[in-house]
Amino acid sequence: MTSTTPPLLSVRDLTVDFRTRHGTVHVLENVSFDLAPGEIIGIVGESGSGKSVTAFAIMGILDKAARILSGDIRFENRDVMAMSPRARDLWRGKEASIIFQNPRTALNPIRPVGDQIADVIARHTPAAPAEVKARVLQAMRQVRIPDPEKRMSAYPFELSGGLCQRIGIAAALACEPRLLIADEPTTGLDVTTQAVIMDLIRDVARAGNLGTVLITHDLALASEYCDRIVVMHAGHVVETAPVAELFARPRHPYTTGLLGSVPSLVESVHDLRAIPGSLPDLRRSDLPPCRFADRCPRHQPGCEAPGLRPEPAGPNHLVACRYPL
Ligand SMILES: Nc1ncnc2c1ncn2[C@@H]1O[C@H](COP(=O)(O)OP(=O)(O)OP(=O)(O)O)[C@@H](O)[C@H]1O
Repeated sequence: MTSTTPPLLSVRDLTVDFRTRHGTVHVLENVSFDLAPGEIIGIVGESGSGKSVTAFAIMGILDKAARILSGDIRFENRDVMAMSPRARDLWRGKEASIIFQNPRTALNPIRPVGDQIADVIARHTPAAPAEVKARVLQAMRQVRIPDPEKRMSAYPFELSGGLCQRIGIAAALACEPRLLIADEPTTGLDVTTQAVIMDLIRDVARAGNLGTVLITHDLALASEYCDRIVVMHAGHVVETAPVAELFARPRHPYTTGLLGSVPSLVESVHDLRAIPGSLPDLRRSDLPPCRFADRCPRHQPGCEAPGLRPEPAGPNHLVACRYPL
């Protein structure tokens, strides 16, 4: 879509809803983006904008209530959604991995952490126990876990949140995937540990030429660690651009709203502005074509979401707005 390198991952027109007791929730509509090999992109947006659902749809781990109504997900030009459940299961972990938010709950509380990494390795490559152990230790060293021989027999409750997240990253990287999705990987960690974990993810992604999707509501964090940003609002991708371009020339009114609401990105606290209103109720059957319309300072009668269009200002800059800035 935006790059001359063939994409590692390509998501096109992904539309997902959930059937609930309270009606159908129209969560994603025509979500599209690409990820190049070795590229780190950030998917940002408010809570409820559909970031995690996008990640789970790619990985094939959506809740049973979800229905993929349309869309195409390709990994190295292979149709991921057409894979058999068994093939998809093998793809997950070996070629594509996910790191979940809240590391402690993502791990099995009653199994030593080394065994949990070993399980991932053994699921994908039959190997003698001694070889599996050597690979577990190597994975733990890769994520800089001190004294891995001792720590591999620890249970999650015996480790700090930061160490638990390193175990989650080690398990995700154990089979050397080419795609890594990190879903709010620093939730619940203190600020210093957050930075250490983010540095680690960036370092392993760069060293392994991993295509990486960082899911976060934190635009400042995304700007520090990502090459490109995909901005989501209420299940739509509203803008995508390389970080410097997005910050220098945001075009969608929602992106400018986000940029103006982050304390570290504005010049003084007096410039801080909350985005008015809230996300629309995604159960509405009459959702407007532009789901930002009710909150948008530039909204005009007859204003419709035109879908993502290239911006003349930058070749990799796409925006879905009839009246961009
Ligand atoms: N199992 C489910 N059943 C019904 N609705 C769901 C389900 N899972 C997610 N949703 C809805 O999908 C929408 C998007 O959720 P999602 O978790 O992807 O948001 P998000 O952008 O990742 O937010 P957060 O940062 O809070 O995780 C929300 O409105 C949420 O309520």
